[in-house]
Amino acid sequence: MNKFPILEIFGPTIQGEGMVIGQKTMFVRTAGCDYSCAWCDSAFTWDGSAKDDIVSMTASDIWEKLNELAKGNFSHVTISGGNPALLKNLQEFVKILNDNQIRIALETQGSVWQDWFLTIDDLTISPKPPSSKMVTDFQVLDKIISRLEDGGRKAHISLKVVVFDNKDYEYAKMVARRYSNIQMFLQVGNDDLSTIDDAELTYKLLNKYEWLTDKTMADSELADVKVLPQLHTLLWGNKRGV
Ligand SMILES: C[S@@+](CC[C@H](N)C(=O)[O-])C[C@H]1O[C@@H](n2cnc3c(N)ncnc32)[C@H](O)[C@@H]1O
Ligand SMILES: Nc1nc2[nH]cc(C(=O)O)c2c(=O)[nH]1
Ligand code: SF4
Ligand SMILES: [Mg+2]
Repeated sequence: MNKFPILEIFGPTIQGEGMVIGQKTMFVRTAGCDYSCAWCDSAFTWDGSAKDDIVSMTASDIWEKLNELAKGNFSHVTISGGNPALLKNLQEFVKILNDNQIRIALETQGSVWQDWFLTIDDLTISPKPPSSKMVTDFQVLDKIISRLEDGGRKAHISLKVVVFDNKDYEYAKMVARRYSNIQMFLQVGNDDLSTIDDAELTYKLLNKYEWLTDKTMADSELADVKVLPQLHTLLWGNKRGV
């Protein structure tokens, strides 16, 4: 059986972002990413700082661990990273969840395709705006979106762009125009990843949420979009494993 590099398995918690925000879910976080976003809130998955915490697990090891944590108390699992789409054979884990009637969400940036995307219930693709210092390969992203559309998955996918500043906002608009028939989310960026002052962080993030909301509501070119904060950050700050 194939083994996967796993950094965290936790939950139940709420899905704090995007298309299934508020959903009770378990999290499986894989190690490794093909990007290195300037503001990545999960940089420990790829910057080497948590390399000793990476555990090599088979699909059934992961399933066992989820049940050890919360057997009977979950119906939804979110796979995030890092970039889980780097793992071709993750299909094996997806199949176990499918076979056990567990719904699956996936967080990925849209840089790599996998055939198992076609069986994900809530697939979030999060292309990266200029503040990340990453450059989107739109040829790759076009292909991923059209494969999902051709596979009849439109109701199961969404785009989510993190916005830190006006340039990111313009990028988000360009993405919304390019993929105008896909559900679109704008997400508040967290630029203070090290503070342990949760009250101050919440205050700052709510102010940014207000800025982003005001801007979007006044903009007729973004007539159909959802604007959200990271709910888990409002509740628990920068804490890991929640
Ligand atoms: C840590 S990433 C892992 C999945 C995948 N690599 C991706 O970026 O989509 C999960 C989500 O967190 C978002 N994210 C990362 N750092 C963030 C930050 N500082 N503020 C807000 N959202 C952030 C990403 O854009 C992505 O939508
Ligand atoms: N509660 C909670 N919701 C989340 N939504 C996306 C997350 C991620 O890191 O991918 C995340 C996370 O780390 N925690
Ligand atoms: S793509 Fe996702 S995990 Fe990778 S560096 Fe960017 S935010 Fe972090
Ligand atoms: Mg996170």
